[in-house]
Amino acid sequence: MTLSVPLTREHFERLDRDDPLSACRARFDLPEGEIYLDGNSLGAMPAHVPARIEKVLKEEWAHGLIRSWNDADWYPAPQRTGAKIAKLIGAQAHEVIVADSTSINLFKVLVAATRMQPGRKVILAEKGNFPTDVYIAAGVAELTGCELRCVEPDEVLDALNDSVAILSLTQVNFKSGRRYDMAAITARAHEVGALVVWDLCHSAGAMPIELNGANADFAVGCGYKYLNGGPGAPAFVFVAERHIAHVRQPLTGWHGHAKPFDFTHEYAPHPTIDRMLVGTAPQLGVLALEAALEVFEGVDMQVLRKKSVALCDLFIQLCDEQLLGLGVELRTPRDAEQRGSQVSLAHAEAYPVMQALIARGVVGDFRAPDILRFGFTPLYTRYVDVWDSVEALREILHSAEWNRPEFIARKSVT
Ligand SMILES: Cc1ncc(COP(=O)(O)O)c(C=O)c1O
Ligand SMILES: Nc1c(O)cccc1C(=O)C[C@H](N)C(=O)O
Repeated sequence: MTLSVPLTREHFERLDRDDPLSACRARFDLPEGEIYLDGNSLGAMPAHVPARIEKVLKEEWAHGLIRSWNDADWYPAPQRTGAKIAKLIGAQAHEVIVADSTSINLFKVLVAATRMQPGRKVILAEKGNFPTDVYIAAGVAELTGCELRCVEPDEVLDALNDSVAILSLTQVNFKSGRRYDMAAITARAHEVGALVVWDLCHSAGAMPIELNGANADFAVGCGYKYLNGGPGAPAFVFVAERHIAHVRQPLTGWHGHAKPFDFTHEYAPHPTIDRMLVGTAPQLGVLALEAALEVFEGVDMQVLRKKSVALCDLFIQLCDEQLLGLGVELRTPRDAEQRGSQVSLAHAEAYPVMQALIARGVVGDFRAPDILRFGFTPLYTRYVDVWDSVEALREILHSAEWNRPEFIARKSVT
């Protein structure tokens, strides 16, 4: 019989010394003395972004003025940035473009996909998804005369049949961290003639994704989580090459027009992925996101995933060892194949516990009603952060440090 040896902090220090990604942390401007485990809600700031944005503001905007749309290459930034994201999600450069928010892109692709499925009247979606996905699908169903059918994640495969026009899923669930098998589900959906829309908000930049490898139809995702584009960064949209010419998205703004600067009266969609655009891009946001993506240069996404799995596995192992009998329950799958890059724990007093953790400089987040959520971002999370955060959590639970009025009063909105 082999006995597992309890882990020590030295073990984690050694892992950091041997970590092939350890140098990437210096690419970010992170507060000293804090452990940031919330990059799945708002990614950390890449250190070089302020200088880029300062140049955009002080040179390109202030002095280049209107000329900068051309001279500073502002105009093609959504396509350029989309091409950079394409590399991270297993797509071709011309299949991805940056535009709008995830919610709006979801609306555009859901309507477009529904229009490609005449005669089918069901939008199949999942219970427990991030609310905007369900709200938008409900809005699209109402608008297109479809029925929105929401099933439990385990029931998705069984619910697929030849009445389903669209299957709309989020690859990694925001609360549980549970991950779907994109290739298997897409294949099954295609067998019954359904199209699939994947929301990659909690997976893009956190793991290798193979959209074309999975034969995916459409995908959307946000720029401000693992892509580190900053608060409210613009989102991205993917349309498989085979669908681009057939996509009729409903928000027919001038930037999606074949010839926007001809200023014609009739709308004609652009022949390329540009047809997914609506109006003028939020240029500062696009340029910040484009710059932020440089932190992925030279990063092998398989190596990144290996570290993500190790961080999550170790966090779970430490929770098992250190938090026994302290009222904590694991809500993320133990099997790495079935999860993203986060670990969620349930605790009856999750809100004040998270406030107490944040007061100690361990920043994760709370998700109602009882989830403590910890996001692991392999480019800047260190192995010792795993040790130190579980240690802080153990002390807080053991001493009931969370049971103070300042932690119990609900103040934050996030
Ligand atoms: C799965 C998922 N979809 C969409 C969003 C957000 O969309 P938006 O950027 O439009 O607010 C989030 C998080 O905010 C999310 O977790
Ligand atoms: N988009 C957010 C926002 O505007 C404010 C606060 C948080 C967010 C988030 O991204 C939440 C996130 N999608 C989540 O998984 O909970």
